[in-house]
Amino acid sequence: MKLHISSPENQQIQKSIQITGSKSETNRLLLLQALFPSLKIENLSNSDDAQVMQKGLQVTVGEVDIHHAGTAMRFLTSYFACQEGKEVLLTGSHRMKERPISVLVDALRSLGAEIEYAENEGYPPLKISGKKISASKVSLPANISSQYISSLCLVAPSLENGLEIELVGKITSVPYIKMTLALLTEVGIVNSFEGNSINVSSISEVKPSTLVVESDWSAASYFYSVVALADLGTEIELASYKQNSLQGDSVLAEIYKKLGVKTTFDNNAIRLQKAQVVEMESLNLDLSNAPDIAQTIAVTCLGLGIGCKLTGLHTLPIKETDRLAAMKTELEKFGATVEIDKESLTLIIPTLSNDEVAVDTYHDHRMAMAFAPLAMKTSFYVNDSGVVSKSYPDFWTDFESLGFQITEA
Ligand SMILES: O=C(O)C1=C[C@@H](OP(=O)(O)O)[C@@H](O)[C@H](O)C1
Ligand SMILES: C=C(OP(=O)(O)O)C(=O)O
Repeated sequence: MKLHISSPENQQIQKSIQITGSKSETNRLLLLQALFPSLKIENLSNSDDAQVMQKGLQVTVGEVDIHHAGTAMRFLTSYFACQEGKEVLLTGSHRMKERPISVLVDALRSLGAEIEYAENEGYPPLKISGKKISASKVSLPANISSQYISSLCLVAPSLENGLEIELVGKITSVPYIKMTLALLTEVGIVNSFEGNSINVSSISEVKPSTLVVESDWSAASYFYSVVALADLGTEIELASYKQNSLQGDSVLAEIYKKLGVKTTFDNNAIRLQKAQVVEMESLNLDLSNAPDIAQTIAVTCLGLGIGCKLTGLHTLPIKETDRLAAMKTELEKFGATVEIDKESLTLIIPTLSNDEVAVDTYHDHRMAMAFAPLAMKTSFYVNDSGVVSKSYPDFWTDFESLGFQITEA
């Protein structure tokens, strides 16, 4: 559906919103629950990605279609490879068939797994015949996607001898690996991560416990952007968040401080306040630890009329779309000048035109949600707005509750 969005009449917003659970934490915990059924999970993400994960885990034989969900694709590859007797064809959307998976398949094959490429070498769909895995040492490149590493860590406790993982090259998206290991620790699985080596011990049962998923910090980024672009006095409260988050995107609090937003932790909520007018000319950030908030930050900078140089973005070309190319095209529709290379995006001239442009979303939830806050400054159209359901199905409802005027176009 194509939407037309324009700013709230009152640009001094006051609102509280309950955000859905983190999709990253949810998909890890769902896998752990499948291995250890005594675990209970609360505040699950209501995203499409969590739903396909949940459904996929129930399949024993046949096709598992995880649509656009990168975590489900990567985590279920290891899960099915280690489940003796299960035989599946693990497939996904057209885009998923372009997202590389050979690093993980090679690692699992070296452990004795039986996985074949059903279409193109190196890419989904995968034909997986589950095997009992006894080998306990594996080595893999760590610079392409941390999801391959998290995937191995998640199944490791169910393997006969646990797993020792050697990471080769520069490790990317590190907080996501740490999140995986922290969740293992929370359920009582012994593990360590030192230098380029991860160790996860085997365990046959875990103590029954209930894990509460923290709300999604990547989803919070869109509200940080709204507050940064709103009038002084704006205040949005988001629940349920913790000061000691497992999510790397909680770095938003620090980053948006530079963009005029003050964060206060209050019980289980964060209060975002527009505290000052930003006067800097350009923002330089390395986002290799928080790639999912790059789009939000670039759009905030455009709205504030400041430049930015965002680096560490080498993983963006293999996400839901080539996010570097997509961002350049869409930011330039608003009159900005943008340069990209293999790992960075530079917003050189942050000019914002008032032409009513239509933002394309490229089957990427974050393209739609990252641009939405720009309506504080200029109204525009968003094509294929339903893409948001990948991580945040209630996004447009929550966004409208802030006073934004949204109509079907
Ligand atoms: O493990 C995870 O939950 C994720 C890891 C990151 O991917 P990469 O490690 O491929 O950068 C991130 O972009 C993705 O949205 C979720
Ligand atoms: C990259 C993302 O997801 P995934 O890789 O799990 O599809 C994302 O949500 O921004």
